[in-house]
Amino acid sequence: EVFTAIVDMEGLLDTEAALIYTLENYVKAEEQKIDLLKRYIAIYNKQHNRASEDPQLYLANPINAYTLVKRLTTDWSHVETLIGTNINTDALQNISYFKEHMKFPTDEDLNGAAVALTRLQDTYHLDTSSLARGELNGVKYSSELTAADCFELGRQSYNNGDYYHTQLWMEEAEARSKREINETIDHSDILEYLAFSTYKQGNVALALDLTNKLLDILPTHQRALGNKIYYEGELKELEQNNIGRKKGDDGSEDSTSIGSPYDDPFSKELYEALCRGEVTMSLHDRSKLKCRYFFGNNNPFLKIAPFKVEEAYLDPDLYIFYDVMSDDEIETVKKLAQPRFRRATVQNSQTGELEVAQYRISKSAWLKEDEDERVAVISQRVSDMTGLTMTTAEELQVVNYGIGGHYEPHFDFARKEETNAFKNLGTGNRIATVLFYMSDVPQGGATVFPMLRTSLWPKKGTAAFWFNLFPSGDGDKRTRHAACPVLAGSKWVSNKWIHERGQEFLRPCTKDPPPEDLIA
Ligand SMILES: O=C(O)CCC(=O)C(=O)O
Ligand SMILES: [Fe+2]
Repeated sequence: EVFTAIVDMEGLLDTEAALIYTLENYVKAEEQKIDLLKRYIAIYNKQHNRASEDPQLYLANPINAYTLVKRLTTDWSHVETLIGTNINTDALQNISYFKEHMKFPTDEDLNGAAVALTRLQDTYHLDTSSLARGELNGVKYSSELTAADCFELGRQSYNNGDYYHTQLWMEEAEARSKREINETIDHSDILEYLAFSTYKQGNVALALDLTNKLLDILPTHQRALGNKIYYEGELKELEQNNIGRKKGDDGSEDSTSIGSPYDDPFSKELYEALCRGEVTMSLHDRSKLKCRYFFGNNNPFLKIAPFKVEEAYLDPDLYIFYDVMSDDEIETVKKLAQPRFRRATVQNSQTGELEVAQYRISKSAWLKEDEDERVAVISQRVSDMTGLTMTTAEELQVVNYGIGGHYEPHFDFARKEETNAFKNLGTGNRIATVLFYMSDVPQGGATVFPMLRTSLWPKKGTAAFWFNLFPSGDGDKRTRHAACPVLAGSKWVSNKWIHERGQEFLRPCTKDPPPEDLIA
C-alpha cells in the first residue's frame, strides 16, 4: 500500500502523468475519427439533397446511379469500419501496461486515506465544510472537494460501519450537490445513504423524512419503499413506549459528577487535546525548566562543541537536543531508507508476533552503521548525548508517516507481561529512546506524553531523549507517548533505541524500587 508513507505517494504522480498522456492521445484519435465521419456525413448530405430535388432526373444520369450504389456499398462499408475501429484498444493496452508496471493505489489505499481524513477531522476538531473547501484549521491547502468526492468519503465510512462520518459526509455531499451546476453525483444516491446512516444513529424520524424525499424523486425505488414501511413501524413503536413512561423514568438523570476526561491520563480526550496543543503543563512546573549547554563528562569533543539542551520535563527527565542532525545527514538517511520502506508493524502483546495495525500508520526501515559513515556518526553522537554505549543499541529506525499518519499512545519498552519482546536480542529492555526529528511539520504530528501533559513539536534537526526504565530496570509508566496524526506536511523521524546491557557502569542500577504506581 502507499497511503502509509507520504514519500511513497510521490510515484503516484508519474502514474497520473502517464495516464493523462494516454488519455490525451486517445481523445485526439477519437476526434480525428469523428472528424472523418463528419466529412462523410457532409458528402452524403450534399449528394442526397441534390438527388432529392428531382430523383428521376438524378437517376437518369448513369453516373449518379452508379455513385448512389457506390455510396451505399463500398463507401458505407468504409463508414461502418470506421465506426467499428477500436482506437480504444491501443489506449486500453497502454493502460493495462501501466497498471502492471507503475505504482497504483488500491482500494485499501482509498479506504486508508478516507479513514485518515475522518481521524484528522476528529482529532483536530475540523468541521466538514471547511475540510471540503480544502482548508485545515483556516489555512487553505488544496482545491475543493466535489459533491462526488464527499459522497465517496461517506461511502467509505459506510463500508467501515462508521455511520457517524457517513452522515457528516453525505450531508456535505448534499449541500454541495445543490450548488453544483454540473452535478457530480445523483441526489437520490446521497439521500439513500443519508437516510440509512441517520437511522443507524437513532434518528428514525429524520430517516423517514429523508426516505420520503428520496421517494419524491424516485417513487418506485424498491429499497426506499421497504425502508419507509419499516421506519414508520419503528416510529409507531417508539411513540407507544413513550406514552407509557413517566418523566424522569429513563434513568438518564445522573447526578454523580464524573471528573473531566482531561484528568484521566489514559483518555482519548486528553491525548487529542495534547495533539491540538490545547493542554500544557502548569506554569509552575514550566517555570522550573531550563536551557543549557551540555559539555559532557570529560568528552574533549563536547568541550569544544557542547550540545544545546532544553529541558522539556523534569522527573521523568525529558530533553530536547538542538542541531544534532545536519541537513546533509538527514538527506542521506532518507535516501538510504526509502527503497527499503515497509509498513511499520507492532508487536502483538499476546503472541509476540509483528503485525500491521490501524493505530500505527507509517513506513519504516532500519539502517546499519556500516552502510554510510554518516549513520555511524549519528550513532556516536547519540552516545555523546546520552553518555550511554551503543554496542547493544538497535539500528537506526527511519520513519515517514502517511496521510493522517500516527502512532497511538504506547511504551517503547517491553512491559513485564511482554516476556517475548527483545528476548532473542539478549540485550535486555529498551533503557532509553532518542527520537530525531528529520522534518518540520506545518500542522499536527506532535509527540505527546499524556501523563506529563507535554507535547513536543517536531523541529528539523532536533532530538528528544528520555529514559524508559527506572534505574531499577522497571518500566516507567510516565513515558507513555504517542505520535499525533500528521495534519499537513510529511513527517520524518528516526529512532535510536538504546538497550540495558553494557550500561551497567554508565547508568548504575539502584536497589531502591521506584513507587509501585509508576511502574508499567
Ligand atoms: O514520531 C513520533 O513523534 C514518535 C514515534 C514513536 O513514538 C515511535 O516510533 O516509537
Ligand atoms: Fe515510541
